[in-house]
Amino acid sequence: MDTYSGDTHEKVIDVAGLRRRYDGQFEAVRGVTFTVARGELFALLGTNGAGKTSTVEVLEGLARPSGGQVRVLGHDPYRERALVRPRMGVMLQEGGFPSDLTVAETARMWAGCTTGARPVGEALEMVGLGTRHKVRVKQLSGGERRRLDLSMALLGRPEVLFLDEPTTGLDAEGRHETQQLVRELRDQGTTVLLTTHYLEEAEGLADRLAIMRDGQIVTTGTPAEVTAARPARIHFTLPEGVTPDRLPLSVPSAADGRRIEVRTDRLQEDLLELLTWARDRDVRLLGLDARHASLEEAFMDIAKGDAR
Ligand SMILES: Nc1ncnc2c1ncn2[C@@H]1O[C@H](COP(=O)(O)OP(=O)(O)OP(=O)(O)O)[C@@H](O)[C@H]1O
Repeated sequence: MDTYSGDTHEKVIDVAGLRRRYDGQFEAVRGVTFTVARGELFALLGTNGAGKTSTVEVLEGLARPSGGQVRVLGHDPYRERALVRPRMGVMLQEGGFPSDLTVAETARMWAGCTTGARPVGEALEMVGLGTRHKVRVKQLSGGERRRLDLSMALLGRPEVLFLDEPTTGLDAEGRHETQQLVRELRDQGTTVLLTTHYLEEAEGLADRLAIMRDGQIVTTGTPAEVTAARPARIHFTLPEGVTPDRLPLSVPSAADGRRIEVRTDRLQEDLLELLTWARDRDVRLLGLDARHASLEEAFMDIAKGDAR
C-alpha cells in the first residue's frame, strides 16, 4: 500500500533493514530499522562516521539503498521522488548556494523551484534573517549561512523536515533560537528527523532518538528510556585520613585519590547505605553529587562499545 490514512500514528518515516554500500565495497549502513510517527521529532545520533548522513541521504531520496526498505510519506523516496520531494524540507550539512547572490535573490530563486512556497520574507523572518536580505551569501557568517539553509528547507511548508546538524556553527543564542523554531514546527505538526552532535540538544528536543555505531542502531527510545538504561553516578571526595578501602563494600566505586565515583543501578539504596555509613562514622562527603546518567554519559558509554 502506498498511501497512509493521515491519523496521528501514521508512520511518516518507515525504515526496515536499510543497508547502504558505497561503490559495491564499504557498507556504511548495515541493517537499520526505525519509524517516525507524524508530528514526532526523532534524533539520529552517533560518532563521526557512524552512518547518520548515509542513512538520511537515502530517506531524502538522494541515494538508493543497497538493501532493505524505506518509505517516506508512504512512498519510496528514490523511485517516487517527484511525489515525495514537494512535501519534504531538506537541510543538508552544506547548503551550497551561489555565493554571489544576495539572501533575497537566493530565497526568490529557491521559491521559484518550490511548490506552495511561503512568502520569501516570512521564511527569512522565521530564522532571524529578515534584516539581512540585501547581503550577499558570501558575506554571511557561518552561522547565518546555516540559518539560510534552514530557511530554504522551510520555504515549502514541509510535512517532513530533515535537518542534518542544523545548529553546527551557531553561537549559543543562535542555537537556542533554532532549537526553539524546530520545537515550534514540531508542535505545529511537522515531522522532524534531526542529526546532531549536541547531546543536550537531542535530550531537550527529541521525542525519541537512536544512537548509531558502525552503521547500526545500538540503542533507541525516548531520551529518558535511553538514559534510564545506564548506571546513575554518585561523586564525592573523602576527607583527609579516610581511605577508599573503608567505604561500604557493597557500594561499587572507583577511586582517583580521594575522589570517588560510584556507578550504580540502585541509586537510592546505594546512596542511603553510603550516607548511613558516613553519618555513623562522622565522615563528611565533600562535593557530594548524585544523579541519573545524562544522555552525554550514555552516549560516551555506547561510543566506547558498551551497548546495553
Ligand atoms: N561517498 C562515499 N564513499 C565511500 N565511503 C563513504 C562515502 N561517504 C561516506 N562514506 C563513509 O561511510 C561512513 C559513514 O559516513 P557518514 O557520513 O554517513 O557518517 P556520519 O554518521 O554522518 O558522520 P558525521 O557525524 O561525521 O557526519 C564513514 O566511514 C564514511 O567514511
